[in-house]
Amino acid sequence: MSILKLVSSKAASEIDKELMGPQVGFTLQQLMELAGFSVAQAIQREYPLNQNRNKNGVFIIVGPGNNGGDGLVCARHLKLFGYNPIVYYPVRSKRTEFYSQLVNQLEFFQVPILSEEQQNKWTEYLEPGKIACIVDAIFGFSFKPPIREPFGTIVEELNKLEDKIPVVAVDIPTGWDVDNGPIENEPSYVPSVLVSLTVPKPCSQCINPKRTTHYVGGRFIPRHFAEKYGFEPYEYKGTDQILKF
Ligand SMILES: NC(=O)C1=CN([C@@H]2O[C@H](COP(=O)(O)OP(=O)(O)OC[C@H]3O[C@@H](n4cnc5c(N)ncnc54)[C@H](O)[C@@H]3O)[C@@H](O)[C@H]2O)[C@@H](O)CC1
Ligand SMILES: [K+]
Repeated sequence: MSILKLVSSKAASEIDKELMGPQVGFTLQQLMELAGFSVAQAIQREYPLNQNRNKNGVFIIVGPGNNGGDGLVCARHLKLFGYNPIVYYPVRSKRTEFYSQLVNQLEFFQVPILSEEQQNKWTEYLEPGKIACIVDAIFGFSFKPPIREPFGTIVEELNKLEDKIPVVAVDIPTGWDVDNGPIENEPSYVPSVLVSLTVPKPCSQCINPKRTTHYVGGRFIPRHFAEKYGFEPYEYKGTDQILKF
């Protein structure tokens, strides 16, 4: 248990820039690896491997930005943990070559990525007995409403699936305003798990703890840096990459 501290979407983006700026010098690849690894760890904690291997499917929906990159990394770690991840990546990023390298790694790990033909019937892969959870790695703190297609339809489907298959939201539940939460007359859904990265964003205050389990992950900042941005660092236990609120 730890006290919830928040940063705005603007501050989250400033933190990101400073960590990857010339003085600190992290690369996006380093941070994304730790972010995706922490999401995989939260999934393992919430949905431990079933002895029946057919029940260990995880369906990962990947968006075009860095939130999507976290999803690609998470898929690889889940495979190493013994899950059967399936990746749905409808709009592939051309921002950097790094994303195609992550895709190559998934192919190397024999993680299936839906082909264009398979994408047309993506909901058919969501068999409640076989899929332990869905991962929403569509949009993170750079989402600006209104949501564009195909993602609006995807979020509407997640809404319909709420009581059937749990959804794990990476950093932000897609469709929610980063600072204000669900938006009236815009598609949204309620996640079963939210994994906030580095520090929760204000929309996390809109979750109902009875419906959504909240973790923080992305354990990569020292105390003085957290304090500079106005929050205490989280008291992660041992080698854990995640902390449950
Ligand atoms: N410091 C951290 O905490 C780190 C954060 N990372 C991840 O990076 C995320 C932020 O990544 P980005 O800044 O790339 O942004 P996002 O991944 O949130 O989204 C950017 C993409 O979404 C598209 N988009 C935005 N609004 C849209 C709309 N209304 N309809 C359709 N498309 C829309 C943009 O065109 C862009 O392609 C974080 O939320 C987190 O998941 C990690 O990868 C690295 C470390
Ligand atoms: K998300």
